[in-house]
Amino acid sequence: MNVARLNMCHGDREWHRAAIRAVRSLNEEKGFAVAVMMDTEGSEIHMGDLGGASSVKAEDGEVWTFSVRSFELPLPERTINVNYDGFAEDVRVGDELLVDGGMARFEVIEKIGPDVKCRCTDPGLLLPRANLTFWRDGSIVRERNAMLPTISSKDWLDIDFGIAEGVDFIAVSFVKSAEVIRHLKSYIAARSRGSDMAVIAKIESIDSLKNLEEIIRASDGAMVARGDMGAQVPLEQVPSIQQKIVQLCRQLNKPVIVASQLLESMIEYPTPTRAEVADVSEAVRQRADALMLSGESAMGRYPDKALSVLRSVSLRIEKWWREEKRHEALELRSVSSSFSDKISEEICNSAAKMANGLGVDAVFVFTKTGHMASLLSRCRPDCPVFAFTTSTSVRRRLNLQWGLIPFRLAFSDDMESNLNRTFSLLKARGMIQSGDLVIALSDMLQSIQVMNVP
Ligand SMILES: Nc1ncnc2c1ncn2[C@@H]1O[C@H](COP(=O)(O)OP(=O)(O)OP(=O)(O)O)[C@@H](O)[C@H]1O
Ligand SMILES: CC(=O)C(=O)O
Ligand SMILES: [K+]
Ligand SMILES: [Mg+2]
Repeated sequence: MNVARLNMCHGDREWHRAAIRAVRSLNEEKGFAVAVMMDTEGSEIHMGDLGGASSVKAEDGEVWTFSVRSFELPLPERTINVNYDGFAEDVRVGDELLVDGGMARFEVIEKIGPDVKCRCTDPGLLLPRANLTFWRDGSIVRERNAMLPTISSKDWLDIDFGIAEGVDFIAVSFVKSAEVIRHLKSYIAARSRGSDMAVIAKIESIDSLKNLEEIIRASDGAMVARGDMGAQVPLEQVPSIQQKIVQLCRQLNKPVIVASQLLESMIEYPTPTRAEVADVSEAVRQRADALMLSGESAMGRYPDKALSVLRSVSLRIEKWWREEKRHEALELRSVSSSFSDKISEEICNSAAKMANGLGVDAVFVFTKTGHMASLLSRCRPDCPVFAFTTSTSVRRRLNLQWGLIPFRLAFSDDMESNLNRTFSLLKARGMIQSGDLVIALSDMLQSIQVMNVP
Protein backbone atom coordinates (compact mmCIF):
# COMPACT_ATOMS: atom_id res chain seq x y z
CA MET A 1 0.00 0.00 0.00
CA ASN A 2 1.03 3.57 -0.63
CA VAL A 3 -1.44 5.56 1.42
CA ALA A 4 -3.52 4.81 4.53
CA ARG A 5 -6.87 6.60 4.53
CA LEU A 6 -8.60 7.42 7.80
CA ASN A 7 -12.33 7.91 7.34
CA MET A 8 -13.38 10.38 10.04
CA CYS A 9 -16.98 9.14 9.75
CA HIS A 10 -15.88 6.25 11.95
CA GLY A 11 -13.80 5.74 15.06
CA ASP A 12 -12.76 8.23 17.73
CA ARG A 13 -9.71 10.42 17.97
CA GLU A 14 -7.72 7.90 20.02
CA TRP A 15 -8.37 5.19 17.43
CA HIS A 16 -7.17 7.44 14.61
CA ARG A 17 -4.16 8.59 16.56
CA ALA A 18 -3.14 5.00 17.15
CA ALA A 19 -3.57 4.20 13.44
CA ILE A 20 -1.44 7.20 12.39
CA ARG A 21 1.28 6.24 14.85
CA ALA A 22 1.24 2.63 13.72
CA VAL A 23 1.82 3.73 10.10
CA ARG A 24 4.58 6.10 11.18
CA SER A 25 6.41 3.51 13.23
CA LEU A 26 6.21 0.91 10.46
CA ASN A 27 7.65 3.52 8.09
CA GLU A 28 10.56 4.08 10.48
CA GLU A 29 11.13 0.44 11.16
CA LYS A 30 10.90 -0.85 7.58
CA GLY A 31 11.94 2.19 5.55
CA PHE A 32 8.49 2.53 3.94
CA ALA A 33 6.96 5.87 2.99
CA VAL A 34 3.28 5.10 3.46
CA ALA A 35 1.41 8.42 3.57
CA VAL A 36 -1.59 9.17 5.79
CA MET A 37 -4.77 10.69 4.35
CA MET A 38 -7.49 12.08 6.57
CA ASP A 39 -10.91 11.92 4.93
CA THR A 40 -13.41 14.36 6.44
CA GLU A 41 -16.87 13.35 7.52
CA GLY A 42 -18.58 16.29 5.79
CA SER A 43 -22.16 17.30 6.43
CA GLU A 44 -23.94 14.61 4.50
CA ILE A 45 -26.97 12.97 6.06
CA HIS A 46 -26.31 9.62 7.63
CA MET A 47 -27.77 7.21 10.13
CA GLY A 48 -26.45 6.78 13.67
CA ASP A 49 -24.36 3.83 14.76
CA LEU A 50 -27.23 1.36 15.40
CA GLY A 51 -26.54 1.21 19.13
CA GLY A 52 -23.49 -0.98 18.61
CA ALA A 53 -25.00 -3.58 16.24
CA SER A 54 -22.78 -4.35 13.24
CA SER A 55 -25.83 -4.37 10.94
CA VAL A 56 -29.62 -4.72 11.03
CA LYS A 57 -31.93 -6.20 8.43
CA ALA A 58 -34.93 -4.26 7.10
CA GLU A 59 -37.60 -6.54 5.61
CA ASP A 60 -40.11 -5.76 2.91
CA GLY A 61 -43.18 -3.93 4.21
CA GLU A 62 -41.82 -3.23 7.71
CA VAL A 63 -42.40 0.22 9.15
CA TRP A 64 -39.30 1.91 10.58
CA THR A 65 -38.89 5.21 12.41
CA PHE A 66 -36.15 7.60 11.28
CA SER A 67 -35.65 10.33 13.85
CA VAL A 68 -33.31 13.14 14.90
CA ARG A 69 -34.15 12.44 18.56
CA SER A 70 -31.33 10.99 20.63
CA PHE A 71 -32.41 7.73 22.17
CA GLU A 72 -31.37 5.89 25.28
CA LEU A 73 -29.67 2.57 24.61
CA PRO A 74 -30.76 -0.01 23.70
CA LEU A 75 -32.44 1.62 20.70
CA PRO A 76 -36.18 0.94 20.40
CA GLU A 77 -36.91 -1.70 17.77
CA ARG A 78 -36.93 -0.60 14.12
CA THR A 79 -35.62 2.83 14.99
CA ILE A 80 -32.86 4.68 13.23
CA ASN A 81 -31.22 7.84 14.45
CA VAL A 82 -30.50 10.48 11.77
CA ASN A 83 -27.70 13.03 12.19
CA TYR A 84 -29.32 15.95 10.32
CA ASP A 85 -31.58 18.24 12.39
CA GLY A 86 -33.61 19.46 9.42
CA PHE A 87 -34.49 15.92 8.35
CA ALA A 88 -38.15 15.78 9.42
CA GLU A 89 -38.79 19.25 8.01
CA ASP A 90 -37.17 18.56 4.64
CA VAL A 91 -38.77 15.22 3.76
CA ARG A 92 -42.35 14.89 2.54
CA VAL A 93 -44.77 12.03 2.67
CA GLY A 94 -44.28 10.04 -0.54
CA ASP A 95 -40.52 10.71 -0.78
CA GLU A 96 -38.24 7.76 -1.32
CA LEU A 97 -35.43 7.20 1.17
CA LEU A 98 -32.31 5.40 -0.08
CA VAL A 99 -29.81 3.84 2.28
CA ASP A 100 -26.25 3.78 0.88
CA GLY A 101 -27.49 4.65 -2.59
CA GLY A 102 -29.97 1.76 -2.75
CA MET A 103 -28.77 -1.02 -0.44
CA ALA A 104 -32.25 -0.65 1.07
CA ARG A 105 -35.18 1.57 0.14
CA PHE A 106 -38.06 3.10 2.11
CA GLU A 107 -41.09 5.24 1.39
CA VAL A 108 -42.03 8.07 3.74
CA ILE A 109 -45.56 7.39 5.00
CA GLU A 110 -46.02 9.75 7.95
CA LYS A 111 -44.31 12.56 9.84
CA ILE A 112 -44.86 12.95 13.60
CA GLY A 113 -42.76 15.80 14.97
CA PRO A 114 -39.12 14.71 14.75
CA ASP A 115 -40.11 11.15 13.81
CA VAL A 116 -40.47 10.08 10.20
CA LYS A 117 -42.29 6.77 9.64
CA CYS A 118 -41.12 4.88 6.57
CA ARG A 119 -42.17 1.64 4.97
CA CYS A 120 -39.46 -0.63 3.58
CA THR A 121 -40.01 -1.14 -0.16
CA ASP A 122 -36.67 -2.79 -0.98
CA PRO A 123 -35.31 -4.97 1.82
CA GLY A 124 -31.66 -4.84 2.71
CA LEU A 125 -28.94 -4.67 5.30
CA LEU A 126 -28.49 -1.38 7.18
CA LEU A 127 -24.90 -0.68 8.24
CA PRO A 128 -23.81 1.72 10.99
CA ARG A 129 -23.61 5.34 9.83
CA ALA A 130 -24.90 4.47 6.39
CA ASN A 131 -25.51 7.37 4.07
CA LEU A 132 -29.09 8.58 3.47
CA THR A 133 -30.50 10.36 0.45
CA PHE A 134 -34.08 11.19 -0.33
CA TRP A 135 -35.68 11.35 -3.72
CA ARG A 136 -38.80 13.04 -5.06
CA ASP A 137 -40.16 12.58 -8.60
CA GLY A 138 -37.05 10.76 -9.72
CA SER A 139 -34.41 13.23 -8.53
CA ILE A 140 -32.46 13.68 -5.37
CA VAL A 141 -33.82 16.27 -2.91
CA ARG A 142 -31.36 18.83 -1.68
CA GLU A 143 -33.40 21.39 0.21
CA ARG A 144 -31.79 23.06 3.17
CA ASN A 145 -29.18 20.35 3.41
CA ALA A 146 -27.63 21.89 0.29
CA MET A 147 -26.84 24.86 2.55
CA LEU A 148 -24.88 22.75 5.03
CA PRO A 149 -21.20 23.65 5.07
CA THR A 150 -18.83 21.35 3.16
CA ILE A 151 -16.50 21.48 6.16
CA SER A 152 -18.55 21.15 9.37
CA SER A 153 -17.47 22.32 12.81
CA LYS A 154 -16.54 18.72 13.63
CA ASP A 155 -14.48 18.55 10.43
CA TRP A 156 -12.52 21.68 11.47
CA LEU A 157 -11.64 20.00 14.77
CA ASP A 158 -10.59 16.87 12.87
CA ILE A 159 -8.48 18.99 10.52
CA ASP A 160 -6.75 20.64 13.51
CA PHE A 161 -6.08 17.17 14.82
CA GLY A 162 -4.71 16.13 11.40
CA ILE A 163 -2.41 19.15 11.30
CA ALA A 164 -1.17 18.39 14.82
CA GLU A 165 -0.49 14.77 13.89
CA GLY A 166 1.19 15.82 10.63
CA VAL A 167 -1.00 13.86 8.18
CA ASP A 168 0.07 14.11 4.53
CA PHE A 169 -3.29 14.58 2.81
CA ILE A 170 -6.68 15.94 3.74
CA ALA A 171 -9.46 14.61 1.51
CA VAL A 172 -12.52 16.86 1.61
CA SER A 173 -15.86 15.05 1.29
CA PHE A 174 -18.73 16.46 -0.80
CA VAL A 175 -16.78 19.41 -2.21
CA LYS A 176 -19.15 21.80 -3.97
CA SER A 177 -16.86 24.62 -5.09
CA ALA A 178 -13.21 25.57 -5.54
CA GLU A 179 -13.68 28.22 -2.87
CA VAL A 180 -13.81 25.70 -0.02
CA ILE A 181 -10.55 24.12 -1.22
CA ARG A 182 -8.81 27.50 -1.40
CA HIS A 183 -10.14 28.35 2.05
CA LEU A 184 -8.81 25.11 3.55
CA LYS A 185 -5.45 25.51 1.84
CA SER A 186 -4.96 28.97 3.26
CA TYR A 187 -6.04 27.71 6.70
CA ILE A 188 -3.46 24.94 6.53
CA ALA A 189 -0.76 27.33 5.35
CA ALA A 190 -1.46 29.65 8.30
CA ARG A 191 -1.70 26.85 10.86
CA SER A 192 1.14 24.59 9.95
CA ARG A 193 4.10 26.81 9.24
CA GLY A 194 6.36 25.22 6.69
CA SER A 195 4.42 22.00 6.40
CA ASP A 196 2.94 21.18 3.06
CA MET A 197 -0.15 19.10 3.56
CA ALA A 198 -1.95 18.38 0.31
CA VAL A 199 -5.70 18.81 -0.18
CA ILE A 200 -7.64 16.25 -2.20
CA ALA A 201 -11.12 17.09 -3.54
CA LYS A 202 -13.59 14.22 -3.29
CA ILE A 203 -15.88 14.31 -6.28
CA GLU A 204 -19.12 12.72 -5.11
CA SER A 205 -21.99 15.14 -5.61
CA ILE A 206 -23.88 16.85 -8.40
CA ASP A 207 -22.46 20.23 -7.37
CA SER A 208 -18.88 19.00 -7.63
CA LEU A 209 -19.53 17.83 -11.18
CA LYS A 210 -20.85 21.25 -12.15
CA ASN A 211 -17.64 22.96 -11.02
CA LEU A 212 -15.29 20.10 -11.80
CA GLU A 213 -12.40 21.79 -13.58
CA GLU A 214 -12.24 24.75 -11.22
CA ILE A 215 -12.29 22.43 -8.18
CA ILE A 216 -9.52 20.22 -9.55
CA ARG A 217 -7.39 23.23 -10.45
CA ALA A 218 -7.67 24.51 -6.87
CA SER A 219 -6.83 21.09 -5.35
CA ASP A 220 -3.67 19.01 -5.11
CA GLY A 221 -5.51 15.95 -6.39
CA ALA A 222 -8.95 14.40 -6.67
CA MET A 223 -10.85 11.29 -5.68
CA VAL A 224 -13.60 9.68 -7.73
CA ALA A 225 -15.74 8.74 -4.71
CA ARG A 226 -18.05 6.33 -6.49
CA GLY A 227 -19.93 5.27 -3.36
CA ASP A 228 -21.76 8.51 -2.73
CA MET A 229 -21.61 9.58 -6.36
CA GLY A 230 -23.62 6.50 -7.28
CA ALA A 231 -26.26 7.62 -4.80
CA GLN A 232 -26.48 11.09 -6.35
CA VAL A 233 -26.40 10.44 -10.09
CA PRO A 234 -27.92 7.52 -12.01
CA LEU A 235 -25.53 4.56 -11.71
CA GLU A 236 -25.08 4.18 -15.45
CA GLN A 237 -23.44 7.59 -15.56
CA VAL A 238 -20.71 6.68 -13.06
CA PRO A 239 -18.30 5.01 -15.57
CA SER A 240 -18.20 7.97 -17.95
CA ILE A 241 -17.85 10.42 -15.05
CA GLN A 242 -14.95 8.34 -13.74
CA GLN A 243 -13.18 8.41 -17.10
CA LYS A 244 -13.72 12.14 -17.47
CA ILE A 245 -12.29 12.93 -14.02
CA VAL A 246 -9.29 10.63 -14.51
CA GLN A 247 -8.42 12.26 -17.84
CA LEU A 248 -8.96 15.79 -16.59
CA CYS A 249 -6.70 15.19 -13.60
CA ARG A 250 -3.97 13.89 -15.84
CA GLN A 251 -4.29 16.93 -18.10
CA LEU A 252 -4.01 19.22 -15.08
CA ASN A 253 -1.20 17.15 -13.52
CA LYS A 254 -3.12 16.27 -10.34
CA PRO A 255 -3.04 12.76 -8.88
CA VAL A 256 -6.39 10.95 -9.05
CA ILE A 257 -7.78 8.14 -6.89
CA VAL A 258 -10.54 5.79 -8.01
CA ALA A 259 -12.44 4.71 -4.90
CA SER A 260 -15.17 2.42 -3.60
CA GLN A 261 -16.56 -1.02 -4.25
CA LEU A 262 -13.59 -2.11 -6.39
CA LEU A 263 -13.58 -5.47 -4.60
CA GLU A 264 -16.77 -5.17 -2.56
CA SER A 265 -17.52 -8.90 -2.52
CA MET A 266 -14.18 -9.51 -0.78
CA ILE A 267 -15.69 -8.03 2.38
CA GLU A 268 -17.24 -11.51 2.67
CA TYR A 269 -15.40 -13.81 0.27
CA PRO A 270 -11.73 -14.67 -0.28
CA THR A 271 -11.87 -14.19 -4.07
CA PRO A 272 -13.28 -11.31 -6.10
CA THR A 273 -15.98 -11.57 -8.74
CA ARG A 274 -14.87 -11.54 -12.37
CA ALA A 275 -16.75 -8.27 -12.80
CA GLU A 276 -14.73 -6.70 -9.97
CA VAL A 277 -11.48 -7.77 -11.63
CA ALA A 278 -12.71 -6.13 -14.82
CA ASP A 279 -13.55 -2.94 -12.91
CA VAL A 280 -10.06 -2.80 -11.37
CA SER A 281 -8.55 -3.41 -14.82
CA GLU A 282 -10.55 -0.57 -16.30
CA ALA A 283 -9.32 1.90 -13.67
CA VAL A 284 -5.72 0.76 -14.32
CA ARG A 285 -6.23 0.99 -18.07
CA GLN A 286 -7.51 4.54 -17.61
CA ARG A 287 -4.19 5.10 -15.83
CA ALA A 288 -5.51 6.43 -12.56
CA ASP A 289 -2.78 7.13 -10.00
CA ALA A 290 -4.31 5.13 -7.17
CA LEU A 291 -7.05 2.63 -6.38
CA MET A 292 -8.67 2.76 -2.97
CA LEU A 293 -10.27 0.07 -0.83
CA SER A 294 -12.85 1.01 1.83
CA GLY A 295 -14.98 -1.58 3.60
CA GLU A 296 -12.77 -4.35 2.12
CA SER A 297 -9.88 -3.28 4.32
CA ALA A 298 -11.75 -1.37 7.09
CA MET A 299 -13.98 -4.21 8.23
CA GLY A 300 -13.81 -6.99 5.64
CA ARG A 301 -12.76 -10.55 6.40
CA TYR A 302 -9.87 -10.56 3.91
CA PRO A 303 -8.15 -7.16 4.01
CA ASP A 304 -4.67 -8.37 3.02
CA LYS A 305 -6.04 -10.67 0.32
CA ALA A 306 -8.05 -7.77 -1.13
CA LEU A 307 -4.87 -5.69 -1.26
CA SER A 308 -2.90 -8.43 -3.00
CA VAL A 309 -5.68 -8.92 -5.55
CA LEU A 310 -5.57 -5.19 -6.26
CA ARG A 311 -1.83 -5.39 -6.67
CA SER A 312 -1.64 -8.50 -8.85
CA VAL A 313 -4.47 -7.39 -11.15
CA SER A 314 -2.87 -3.95 -11.55
CA LEU A 315 0.57 -5.35 -12.29
CA ARG A 316 -0.80 -7.83 -14.78
CA ILE A 317 -2.81 -5.27 -16.72
CA GLU A 318 0.14 -2.86 -16.82
CA LYS A 319 2.43 -5.62 -18.07
CA TRP A 320 -0.03 -6.52 -20.79
CA TRP A 321 -0.34 -2.87 -21.72
CA ARG A 322 3.46 -2.58 -22.05
CA GLU A 323 3.83 -5.82 -24.02
CA GLU A 324 1.24 -4.65 -26.50
CA LYS A 325 2.95 -1.25 -26.71
CA ARG A 326 -0.38 0.42 -26.24
CA HIS A 327 0.70 3.97 -25.56
CA GLU A 328 -2.52 5.85 -25.73
CA ALA A 329 -2.20 9.02 -27.75
CA LEU A 330 -3.38 11.44 -25.10
CA GLU A 331 -2.27 14.88 -26.21
CA LEU A 332 -1.05 16.56 -23.00
CA ARG A 333 -1.59 20.29 -22.80
CA SER A 334 0.99 22.45 -21.07
CA VAL A 335 0.49 22.98 -17.34
CA SER A 336 3.41 25.33 -16.70
CA SER A 337 2.94 28.82 -15.39
CA SER A 338 6.58 29.96 -15.67
CA PHE A 339 9.32 29.51 -18.23
CA SER A 340 11.49 27.43 -15.91
CA ASP A 341 8.50 25.13 -15.23
CA LYS A 342 8.04 24.90 -18.96
CA ILE A 343 11.64 23.69 -19.31
CA SER A 344 11.01 20.96 -16.70
CA GLU A 345 7.83 19.96 -18.45
CA GLU A 346 9.54 19.67 -21.85
CA ILE A 347 12.40 17.69 -20.29
CA CYS A 348 9.93 15.24 -18.77
CA ASN A 349 7.89 14.89 -21.96
CA SER A 350 11.09 14.17 -23.92
CA ALA A 351 12.49 11.82 -21.29
CA ALA A 352 9.31 9.74 -21.25
CA LYS A 353 9.32 9.55 -25.03
CA MET A 354 12.98 8.53 -25.04
CA ALA A 355 12.39 5.99 -22.28
CA ASN A 356 9.72 4.27 -24.37
CA GLY A 357 11.61 4.64 -27.65
CA LEU A 358 14.90 3.29 -26.28
CA GLY A 359 13.25 0.72 -24.02
CA VAL A 360 15.25 1.87 -21.00
CA ASP A 361 15.17 -0.07 -17.73
CA ALA A 362 14.44 2.89 -15.46
CA VAL A 363 14.25 6.66 -15.19
CA PHE A 364 15.89 8.44 -12.25
CA VAL A 365 14.58 11.83 -11.26
CA PHE A 366 16.25 14.11 -8.71
CA THR A 367 13.76 16.64 -7.45
CA LYS A 368 13.70 18.88 -4.38
CA THR A 369 10.01 19.84 -4.46
CA GLY A 370 8.74 16.71 -6.18
CA HIS A 371 7.32 18.73 -9.06
CA MET A 372 9.59 17.26 -11.71
CA ALA A 373 8.70 13.73 -10.57
CA SER A 374 5.01 14.55 -10.92
CA LEU A 375 5.54 15.92 -14.44
CA LEU A 376 7.30 12.70 -15.39
CA SER A 377 4.64 10.52 -13.77
CA ARG A 378 2.05 12.42 -15.79
CA CYS A 379 3.63 11.06 -19.01
CA ARG A 380 3.10 7.47 -17.72
CA PRO A 381 6.42 6.12 -19.09
CA ASP A 382 6.81 2.36 -19.63
CA CYS A 383 9.48 1.72 -16.98
CA PRO A 384 9.99 2.16 -13.25
CA VAL A 385 10.62 5.74 -12.17
CA PHE A 386 12.88 6.17 -9.13
CA ALA A 387 12.32 9.59 -7.60
CA PHE A 388 14.85 11.06 -5.18
CA THR A 389 13.94 13.97 -2.98
CA THR A 390 15.50 15.59 0.06
CA SER A 391 12.41 15.62 2.27
CA THR A 392 10.50 12.74 3.87
CA SER A 393 7.15 14.55 3.53
CA VAL A 394 7.65 15.09 -0.21
CA ARG A 395 8.62 11.44 -0.47
CA ARG A 396 5.39 10.33 1.23
CA ARG A 397 3.24 12.55 -0.96
CA LEU A 398 4.92 11.31 -4.16
CA ASN A 399 3.82 7.84 -3.11
CA LEU A 400 0.30 8.68 -4.30
CA GLN A 401 1.43 9.34 -7.88
CA TRP A 402 1.39 6.93 -10.75
CA GLY A 403 4.52 4.81 -11.28
CA LEU A 404 6.84 6.58 -8.85
CA ILE A 405 9.10 4.74 -6.43
CA PRO A 406 10.19 7.57 -4.14
CA PHE A 407 13.28 7.71 -1.92
CA ARG A 408 14.67 10.31 0.42
CA LEU A 409 18.28 11.24 -0.25
CA ALA A 410 20.40 14.21 0.78
CA PHE A 411 21.82 14.96 -2.65
CA SER A 412 24.13 17.65 -3.99
CA ASP A 413 24.52 19.54 -7.27
CA ASP A 414 27.13 17.01 -8.32
CA MET A 415 25.13 14.62 -10.52
CA GLU A 416 28.03 12.21 -10.86
CA SER A 417 28.13 11.62 -7.12
CA ASN A 418 24.30 11.56 -6.79
CA LEU A 419 24.09 8.92 -9.49
CA ASN A 420 26.79 6.74 -8.02
CA ARG A 421 25.11 6.80 -4.64
CA THR A 422 21.71 5.93 -6.05
CA PHE A 423 23.18 3.18 -8.24
CA SER A 424 24.66 1.47 -5.20
CA LEU A 425 21.46 2.01 -3.20
CA LEU A 426 19.24 0.42 -5.84
CA LYS A 427 21.71 -2.33 -6.75
CA ALA A 428 21.81 -3.36 -3.10
CA ARG A 429 18.02 -3.67 -3.18
CA GLY A 430 18.04 -5.61 -6.43
CA MET A 431 16.05 -2.90 -8.21
CA ILE A 432 18.65 -2.30 -10.95
CA GLN A 433 21.78 -4.09 -12.11
CA SER A 434 25.04 -3.37 -13.93
CA GLY A 435 24.49 -2.79 -17.62
CA ASP A 436 20.92 -1.44 -17.27
CA LEU A 437 20.13 1.48 -19.52
CA VAL A 438 18.79 4.42 -17.53
CA ILE A 439 17.77 8.04 -18.06
CA ALA A 440 18.51 10.55 -15.30
CA LEU A 441 16.79 13.92 -14.83
CA SER A 442 17.45 16.69 -12.38
CA ASP A 443 15.40 19.76 -11.60
CA MET A 444 18.43 21.66 -10.29
CA LEU A 445 20.50 21.23 -13.42
CA GLN A 446 17.46 20.98 -15.75
CA SER A 447 19.39 18.11 -17.31
CA ILE A 448 18.69 14.84 -19.06
CA GLN A 449 21.31 12.09 -19.39
CA VAL A 450 21.26 8.58 -20.84
CA MET A 451 23.73 6.02 -19.50
CA ASN A 452 24.44 2.43 -18.55
CA VAL A 453 24.61 1.48 -14.91
CA PRO A 454 28.30 0.72 -14.17
N1 LIG B 1 -12.78 2.41 11.51
C1 LIG B 1 -13.76 1.58 11.19
N2 LIG B 1 -14.15 0.61 12.03
C2 LIG B 1 -15.15 -0.23 11.72
N3 LIG B 1 -15.83 -0.22 10.56
C3 LIG B 1 -15.49 0.69 9.68
C4 LIG B 1 -14.44 1.65 9.92
N4 LIG B 1 -14.32 2.44 8.85
C5 LIG B 1 -15.24 2.00 7.97
N5 LIG B 1 -15.95 0.96 8.45
C6 LIG B 1 -17.01 0.24 7.77
O1 LIG B 1 -16.58 0.04 6.42
C7 LIG B 1 -17.64 0.21 5.50
C8 LIG B 1 -17.30 1.27 4.50
O2 LIG B 1 -17.34 2.53 5.14
P1 LIG B 1 -18.09 3.78 4.55
O3 LIG B 1 -19.25 3.34 3.70
O4 LIG B 1 -18.33 4.76 5.62
O5 LIG B 1 -16.91 4.37 3.71
P2 LIG B 1 -16.73 5.02 2.30
O6 LIG B 1 -17.91 4.87 1.43
O7 LIG B 1 -15.44 4.54 1.82
O8 LIG B 1 -16.43 6.54 2.61
P3 LIG B 1 -17.29 7.82 2.93
O9 LIG B 1 -17.89 7.56 4.27
O10 LIG B 1 -16.21 8.85 2.98
O11 LIG B 1 -18.26 8.01 1.83
C9 LIG B 1 -18.87 0.53 6.34
O12 LIG B 1 -19.60 -0.67 6.54
C10 LIG B 1 -18.31 1.02 7.65
O13 LIG B 1 -19.21 0.78 8.71
C1 LIG C 1 -14.92 7.17 -0.71
C2 LIG C 1 -16.18 7.85 -0.64
O1 LIG C 1 -16.34 8.81 0.06
C3 LIG C 1 -17.28 7.37 -1.46
O2 LIG C 1 -17.08 6.53 -2.34
O3 LIG C 1 -18.39 7.88 -1.27
K1 LIG D 1 -15.63 10.41 4.74
MG1 LIG E 1 -18.38 9.38 0.28
